[in-house]
Amino acid sequence: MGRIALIAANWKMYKTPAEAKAFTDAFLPLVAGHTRDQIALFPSVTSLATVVEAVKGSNVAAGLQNMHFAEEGAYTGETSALMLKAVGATHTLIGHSERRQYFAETDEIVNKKLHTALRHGIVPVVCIGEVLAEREAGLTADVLKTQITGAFAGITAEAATPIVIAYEPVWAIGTGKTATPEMAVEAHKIIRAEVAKLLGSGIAVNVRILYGGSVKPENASALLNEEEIDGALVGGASLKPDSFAAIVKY
Ligand SMILES: O=C[C@H](O)COP(=O)(O)O
Repeated sequence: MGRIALIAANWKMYKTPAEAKAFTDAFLPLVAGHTRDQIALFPSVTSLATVVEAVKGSNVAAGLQNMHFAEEGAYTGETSALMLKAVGATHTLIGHSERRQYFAETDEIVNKKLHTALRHGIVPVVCIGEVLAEREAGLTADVLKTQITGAFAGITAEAATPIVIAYEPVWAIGTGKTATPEMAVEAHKIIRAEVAKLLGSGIAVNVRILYGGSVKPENASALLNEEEIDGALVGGASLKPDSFAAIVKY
């Protein structure tokens, strides 16, 4: 298909700047010269500048785990697109299930953030996925379609090119329960078809859809060798340089 995979590390609320630097010191040599896939690290806000500095000139990008939709303002604790860019970061996650679950992020907020990221030339990784009860009730396709439609409201095909989608079934996050490659492929096909409906087949064919949820060195190749799976968003197994490097080199 020609889509270049993106292998991304979501460090969540782990790693001080010193720990982030220790990671990049060990990790960069392990993936030096690796051009088959794109690689990105998503550290905490306080480690972002350290990571950006460390990966300068390398094949690894850096981004935030969350970004506010407003340009600036009285939003205590939040980080803006301009702040992200001023530090030299290039990517942001949007709508991670933990943001939805613990910080009440809705599809409407995700949509606003997506507009802001695209306006500022930031690569957005839009996270979607069903919870276990929804899967068990046979609602996975409906949930994914609703999340995609909500996230993409008002987004034009012209603006959509940089968008990356991450399919993360919530029941697979941090649980050790990985979706089988077949389950992931089925979900990715539903998502790609919905993108085609909203933005046309040109965008749908090229949009990268990552899988996330208990990706580890042991299961990475089975998932990532699927043509429908264009990369991975990795939590726990991205915290150690050798384990994340093994996933990158699946
Ligand atoms: O963003 C990453 C996902 O939440 C996956 O986390 P996990 O690899 O620890 O299951």
